[in-house]
Amino acid sequence: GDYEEILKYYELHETIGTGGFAKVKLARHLLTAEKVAIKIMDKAALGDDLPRVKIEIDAMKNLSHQHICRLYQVIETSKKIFMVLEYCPGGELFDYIISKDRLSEEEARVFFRQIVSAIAYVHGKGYAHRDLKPENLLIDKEHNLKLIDFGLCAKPKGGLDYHLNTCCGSPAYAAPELIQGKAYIGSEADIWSMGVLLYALLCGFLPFDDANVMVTYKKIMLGHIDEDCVTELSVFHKQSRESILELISEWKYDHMSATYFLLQSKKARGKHVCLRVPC
Ligand SMILES: COc1cccc(Nc2ncc(-c3ccc(C(=O)NCC(=O)Nc4ccccc4)cc3)c(OCC3CCNCC3)n2)c1
Repeated sequence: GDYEEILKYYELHETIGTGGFAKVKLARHLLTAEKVAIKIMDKAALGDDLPRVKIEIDAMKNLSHQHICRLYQVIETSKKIFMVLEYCPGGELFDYIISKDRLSEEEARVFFRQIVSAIAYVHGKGYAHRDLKPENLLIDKEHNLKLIDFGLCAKPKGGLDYHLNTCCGSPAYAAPELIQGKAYIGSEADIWSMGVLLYALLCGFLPFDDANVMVTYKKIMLGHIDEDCVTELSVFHKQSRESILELISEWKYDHMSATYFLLQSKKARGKHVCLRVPC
Protein backbone atom coordinates (compact mmCIF):
# COMPACT_ATOMS: atom_id res chain seq x y z
CA GLY A 1 0.00 0.00 0.00
CA ASP A 2 0.89 3.66 -0.13
CA TYR A 3 1.75 3.84 3.56
CA GLU A 4 4.18 0.92 3.50
CA GLU A 5 7.32 3.00 3.00
CA ILE A 6 6.43 5.88 5.36
CA LEU A 7 5.60 3.35 8.10
CA LYS A 8 9.14 1.94 7.83
CA TYR A 9 10.46 5.18 9.29
CA TYR A 10 7.54 6.87 11.12
CA GLU A 11 4.72 6.03 13.50
CA LEU A 12 1.61 7.95 12.39
CA HIS A 13 -0.64 9.64 14.96
CA GLU A 14 -3.63 11.97 14.82
CA THR A 15 -4.50 14.37 12.01
CA ILE A 16 -3.60 17.92 13.07
CA GLY A 17 -4.80 19.73 10.00
CA THR A 18 -6.61 19.42 6.72
CA GLY A 19 -6.54 21.93 3.89
CA GLY A 20 -8.39 20.74 0.83
CA PHE A 21 -5.92 18.49 -0.98
CA ALA A 22 -3.55 18.06 1.92
CA LYS A 23 -3.89 16.62 5.38
CA VAL A 24 -1.24 16.81 8.06
CA LYS A 25 -0.66 14.08 10.60
CA LEU A 26 1.43 14.21 13.74
CA ALA A 27 4.04 11.44 13.55
CA ARG A 28 7.10 10.21 15.37
CA HIS A 29 10.43 9.34 13.71
CA LEU A 30 11.23 5.79 14.83
CA LEU A 31 15.01 6.15 15.03
CA THR A 32 15.18 9.45 16.95
CA ALA A 33 11.72 9.44 18.58
CA GLU A 34 11.43 13.08 17.40
CA LYS A 35 7.96 14.36 16.51
CA VAL A 36 7.37 15.40 12.89
CA ALA A 37 4.44 16.67 10.83
CA ILE A 38 3.65 14.60 7.76
CA LYS A 39 1.72 16.35 4.98
CA ILE A 40 -0.08 13.74 2.91
CA MET A 41 -1.36 14.61 -0.54
CA ASP A 42 -3.38 12.48 -2.88
CA LYS A 43 -2.03 12.78 -6.45
CA ALA A 44 -5.40 12.05 -8.06
CA ALA A 45 -7.18 14.69 -5.95
CA LEU A 46 -4.42 17.18 -6.78
CA GLY A 47 -5.12 16.78 -10.51
CA ASP A 48 -3.56 19.66 -12.43
CA ASP A 49 -2.29 21.10 -9.15
CA LEU A 50 0.34 18.34 -8.99
CA PRO A 51 3.00 20.50 -10.67
CA ARG A 52 2.42 23.14 -7.94
CA VAL A 53 3.34 20.58 -5.29
CA LYS A 54 6.55 19.72 -7.14
CA ILE A 55 7.33 23.46 -7.30
CA GLU A 56 6.67 23.77 -3.57
CA ILE A 57 8.89 20.76 -2.78
CA ASP A 58 11.70 22.20 -4.90
CA ALA A 59 11.16 25.54 -3.15
CA MET A 60 11.34 23.88 0.26
CA LYS A 61 14.62 22.15 -0.68
CA ASN A 62 15.93 25.59 -1.59
CA LEU A 63 14.70 27.33 1.58
CA SER A 64 16.75 26.91 4.73
CA HIS A 65 16.00 29.58 7.33
CA GLN A 66 15.51 29.65 11.10
CA HIS A 67 11.93 30.91 10.69
CA ILE A 68 10.78 28.61 7.92
CA CYS A 69 9.49 25.12 8.65
CA ARG A 70 12.12 22.53 7.65
CA LEU A 71 11.43 19.82 5.09
CA TYR A 72 13.13 16.55 6.15
CA GLN A 73 12.02 13.94 3.65
CA VAL A 74 9.77 13.40 0.62
CA ILE A 75 8.25 10.02 -0.19
CA GLU A 76 6.29 9.58 -3.43
CA THR A 77 4.22 6.48 -4.15
CA SER A 78 1.92 5.73 -7.07
CA LYS A 79 -1.03 7.53 -5.43
CA LYS A 80 0.42 9.73 -2.66
CA ILE A 81 3.06 12.31 -1.87
CA PHE A 82 4.32 12.49 1.73
CA MET A 83 6.24 15.53 2.98
CA VAL A 84 7.96 14.97 6.32
CA LEU A 85 8.18 18.38 7.96
CA GLU A 86 9.28 20.06 11.17
CA TYR A 87 6.63 19.73 13.88
CA CYS A 88 5.79 22.91 15.83
CA PRO A 89 4.41 22.03 19.27
CA GLY A 90 3.06 25.54 19.84
CA GLY A 91 0.46 25.24 17.10
CA GLU A 92 -0.79 28.16 15.03
CA LEU A 93 -0.06 31.81 15.79
CA PHE A 94 -3.78 32.32 15.05
CA ASP A 95 -4.82 30.28 18.11
CA TYR A 96 -2.13 31.91 20.25
CA ILE A 97 -3.38 35.44 19.47
CA ILE A 98 -6.95 34.37 20.27
CA SER A 99 -5.82 32.78 23.57
CA LYS A 100 -4.10 36.02 24.61
CA ASP A 101 -6.76 38.37 23.18
CA ARG A 102 -3.89 40.43 21.67
CA LEU A 103 -0.11 40.45 22.07
CA SER A 104 1.94 43.01 23.96
CA GLU A 105 4.02 45.36 21.81
CA GLU A 106 7.17 43.57 23.04
CA GLU A 107 5.94 40.13 21.99
CA ALA A 108 4.42 41.45 18.74
CA ARG A 109 7.76 43.10 17.89
CA VAL A 110 9.74 39.87 18.41
CA PHE A 111 7.28 37.83 16.31
CA PHE A 112 6.97 40.48 13.58
CA ARG A 113 10.77 40.72 13.21
CA GLN A 114 10.83 36.92 12.67
CA ILE A 115 8.09 37.14 10.02
CA VAL A 116 9.92 39.98 8.21
CA SER A 117 13.16 37.99 8.39
CA ALA A 118 11.51 34.89 6.86
CA ILE A 119 9.71 36.87 4.13
CA ALA A 120 12.83 38.88 3.25
CA TYR A 121 14.64 35.56 2.85
CA VAL A 122 11.85 34.03 0.71
CA HIS A 123 11.75 37.17 -1.50
CA GLY A 124 15.54 37.15 -1.72
CA LYS A 125 15.31 33.66 -3.15
CA GLY A 126 12.87 34.91 -5.78
CA TYR A 127 9.74 33.42 -4.27
CA ALA A 128 6.59 35.05 -2.96
CA HIS A 129 4.43 33.47 -0.27
CA ARG A 130 1.01 34.90 -1.33
CA ASP A 131 -0.94 33.43 1.56
CA LEU A 132 0.48 35.08 4.68
CA LYS A 133 -1.84 34.75 7.67
CA PRO A 134 -1.55 33.64 11.31
CA GLU A 135 -2.76 30.14 10.37
CA ASN A 136 0.42 29.76 8.32
CA LEU A 137 2.75 30.84 11.14
CA LEU A 138 3.46 28.16 13.70
CA ILE A 139 5.11 28.36 17.11
CA ASP A 140 8.07 26.02 17.72
CA LYS A 141 9.41 24.58 20.95
CA GLU A 142 11.53 27.69 21.62
CA HIS A 143 8.45 29.92 21.18
CA ASN A 144 9.75 31.20 17.84
CA LEU A 145 7.72 31.45 14.64
CA LYS A 146 8.02 29.13 11.66
CA LEU A 147 6.51 30.14 8.33
CA ILE A 148 4.64 27.46 6.43
CA ASP A 149 2.68 27.44 3.23
CA PHE A 150 -0.30 25.30 3.80
CA GLY A 151 -1.97 26.77 0.76
CA LEU A 152 -3.08 23.70 -1.19
CA CYS A 153 -6.70 24.40 -0.49
CA ALA A 154 -9.40 22.93 -2.67
CA LYS A 155 -10.18 24.82 -5.86
CA PRO A 156 -13.27 27.00 -5.27
CA LYS A 157 -16.37 24.80 -5.69
CA GLY A 158 -18.34 27.77 -7.02
CA GLY A 159 -16.08 27.81 -10.06
CA LEU A 160 -15.43 31.48 -9.31
CA ASP A 161 -12.29 32.88 -10.85
CA TYR A 162 -9.37 32.10 -8.51
CA HIS A 163 -8.50 35.80 -7.91
CA LEU A 164 -12.06 36.80 -7.06
CA ASN A 165 -12.37 33.93 -4.65
CA THR A 166 -8.87 34.04 -3.14
CA CYS A 167 -9.91 30.50 -2.31
CA CYS A 168 -7.36 29.98 0.48
CA GLY A 169 -9.37 30.93 3.51
CA SER A 170 -10.13 34.53 4.41
CA PRO A 171 -9.30 37.34 1.94
CA ALA A 172 -8.75 39.63 4.94
CA TYR A 173 -4.97 39.55 4.31
CA ALA A 174 -5.17 40.04 0.53
CA ALA A 175 -3.79 43.23 -1.06
CA PRO A 176 -6.18 45.44 -3.08
CA GLU A 177 -4.54 44.58 -6.43
CA LEU A 178 -4.84 40.88 -5.63
CA ILE A 179 -8.56 40.98 -4.87
CA GLN A 180 -9.13 43.09 -7.99
CA GLY A 181 -7.72 40.17 -10.00
CA LYS A 182 -5.09 42.50 -11.44
CA ALA A 183 -1.65 41.18 -12.34
CA TYR A 184 0.19 41.70 -9.10
CA ILE A 185 3.75 41.49 -7.80
CA GLY A 186 3.75 38.59 -5.31
CA SER A 187 6.36 40.18 -3.04
CA GLU A 188 4.37 43.44 -2.85
CA ALA A 189 1.21 41.52 -1.95
CA ASP A 190 3.20 39.82 0.82
CA ILE A 191 4.23 43.23 2.22
CA TRP A 192 0.55 44.25 2.41
CA SER A 193 -0.29 40.98 4.19
CA MET A 194 2.48 41.61 6.73
CA GLY A 195 0.87 44.96 7.51
CA VAL A 196 -2.45 43.24 8.15
CA LEU A 197 -0.62 40.64 10.26
CA LEU A 198 1.03 43.33 12.42
CA TYR A 199 -2.40 44.91 12.99
CA ALA A 200 -3.82 41.49 14.00
CA LEU A 201 -0.89 40.84 16.40
CA LEU A 202 -1.37 44.18 18.15
CA CYS A 203 -5.18 44.45 18.12
CA GLY A 204 -6.35 40.83 18.18
CA PHE A 205 -8.79 41.53 15.36
CA LEU A 206 -8.53 42.31 11.64
CA PRO A 207 -8.44 45.79 10.02
CA PHE A 208 -10.63 44.74 7.09
CA ASP A 209 -13.10 41.99 7.84
CA ASP A 210 -16.75 41.11 7.41
CA ALA A 211 -18.88 37.97 7.24
CA ASN A 212 -19.67 38.95 3.64
CA VAL A 213 -16.60 38.53 1.42
CA MET A 214 -17.65 41.35 -0.89
CA VAL A 215 -17.96 43.74 2.06
CA THR A 216 -14.43 42.72 3.12
CA TYR A 217 -13.24 43.54 -0.42
CA LYS A 218 -14.95 46.96 -0.21
CA LYS A 219 -13.26 47.68 3.14
CA ILE A 220 -9.84 46.68 1.75
CA MET A 221 -10.34 48.93 -1.28
CA LEU A 222 -11.43 51.86 0.93
CA GLY A 223 -8.78 51.11 3.55
CA HIS A 224 -7.31 54.64 3.72
CA ILE A 225 -10.57 56.63 3.42
CA ASP A 226 -11.37 58.51 6.61
CA GLU A 227 -14.99 58.06 7.71
CA ASP A 228 -15.28 61.39 9.62
CA CYS A 229 -14.13 63.37 6.60
CA VAL A 230 -16.64 61.55 4.37
CA THR A 231 -19.42 62.36 6.85
CA GLU A 232 -18.49 66.03 6.96
CA LEU A 233 -18.39 66.26 3.15
CA SER A 234 -21.68 64.44 2.70
CA VAL A 235 -23.43 66.77 5.20
CA PHE A 236 -21.83 69.86 3.64
CA HIS A 237 -22.67 68.87 0.03
CA LYS A 238 -26.03 67.36 1.06
CA GLN A 239 -25.08 64.19 -0.82
CA SER A 240 -25.11 60.51 0.25
CA ARG A 241 -21.95 59.01 1.77
CA GLU A 242 -21.75 56.58 -1.17
CA SER A 243 -21.69 59.41 -3.72
CA ILE A 244 -19.04 61.30 -1.69
CA LEU A 245 -17.01 58.07 -1.43
CA GLU A 246 -17.21 57.62 -5.19
CA LEU A 247 -16.09 61.22 -5.80
CA ILE A 248 -13.15 60.96 -3.35
CA SER A 249 -12.07 57.51 -4.59
CA GLU A 250 -11.62 58.87 -8.11
CA TRP A 251 -8.65 60.98 -6.80
CA LYS A 252 -9.27 63.57 -9.52
CA TYR A 253 -7.25 66.22 -7.63
CA ASP A 254 -10.23 68.52 -8.02
CA HIS A 255 -11.69 70.68 -5.26
CA MET A 256 -13.28 67.60 -3.65
CA SER A 257 -9.84 65.95 -3.37
CA ALA A 258 -8.36 69.13 -1.88
CA THR A 259 -11.14 69.51 0.67
CA TYR A 260 -10.83 65.83 1.66
CA PHE A 261 -7.04 66.04 2.08
CA LEU A 262 -7.28 69.29 4.06
CA LEU A 263 -10.01 67.88 6.33
CA GLN A 264 -7.79 64.83 6.92
CA SER A 265 -4.81 66.98 7.89
CA LYS A 266 -7.03 69.07 10.21
CA LYS A 267 -8.11 65.84 11.91
CA ALA A 268 -4.52 64.58 12.10
CA ARG A 269 -3.59 67.78 13.94
CA GLY A 270 -6.34 67.05 16.45
CA LYS A 271 -8.55 69.86 15.17
CA HIS A 272 -12.28 69.44 14.79
CA VAL A 273 -13.24 67.97 11.42
CA CYS A 274 -15.63 70.59 10.04
CA LEU A 275 -16.16 72.87 7.07
CA ARG A 276 -16.93 76.58 7.15
CA VAL A 277 -20.53 76.25 8.19
CA PRO A 278 -21.63 76.63 11.81
CA CYS A 279 -20.01 73.58 13.44
C1 LIG B 1 -3.88 22.98 14.84
O1 LIG B 1 -2.56 23.04 14.52
C2 LIG B 1 -1.57 22.55 15.34
C3 LIG B 1 -1.72 22.26 16.71
C4 LIG B 1 -0.61 21.79 17.42
C5 LIG B 1 0.61 21.59 16.77
C6 LIG B 1 0.75 21.85 15.41
N1 LIG B 1 1.98 21.66 14.77
C7 LIG B 1 2.24 21.63 13.44
N2 LIG B 1 3.52 21.57 13.02
C8 LIG B 1 3.81 21.60 11.72
C9 LIG B 1 2.78 21.69 10.78
C10 LIG B 1 3.10 21.85 9.33
C11 LIG B 1 4.38 22.25 8.92
C12 LIG B 1 4.65 22.47 7.57
C13 LIG B 1 3.64 22.33 6.62
C14 LIG B 1 3.87 22.64 5.18
O2 LIG B 1 2.96 22.62 4.37
N3 LIG B 1 5.10 22.96 4.78
C15 LIG B 1 5.35 23.39 3.42
C16 LIG B 1 5.92 24.78 3.47
O3 LIG B 1 6.15 25.25 4.56
N4 LIG B 1 6.11 25.38 2.32
C17 LIG B 1 6.66 26.66 2.14
C18 LIG B 1 7.10 27.45 3.24
C19 LIG B 1 7.60 28.73 2.99
C20 LIG B 1 7.67 29.23 1.69
C21 LIG B 1 7.24 28.45 0.62
C22 LIG B 1 6.72 27.18 0.84
C23 LIG B 1 2.39 21.91 7.02
C24 LIG B 1 2.12 21.70 8.35
C25 LIG B 1 1.45 21.72 11.26
O4 LIG B 1 0.40 21.74 10.39
C26 LIG B 1 -0.92 21.84 10.89
C27 LIG B 1 -1.66 22.84 9.99
C28 LIG B 1 -3.11 22.97 10.43
C29 LIG B 1 -3.83 23.97 9.51
N5 LIG B 1 -3.14 25.26 9.54
C30 LIG B 1 -1.75 25.17 9.13
C31 LIG B 1 -0.98 24.21 10.05
N6 LIG B 1 1.20 21.69 12.58
C32 LIG B 1 -0.34 22.34 14.73
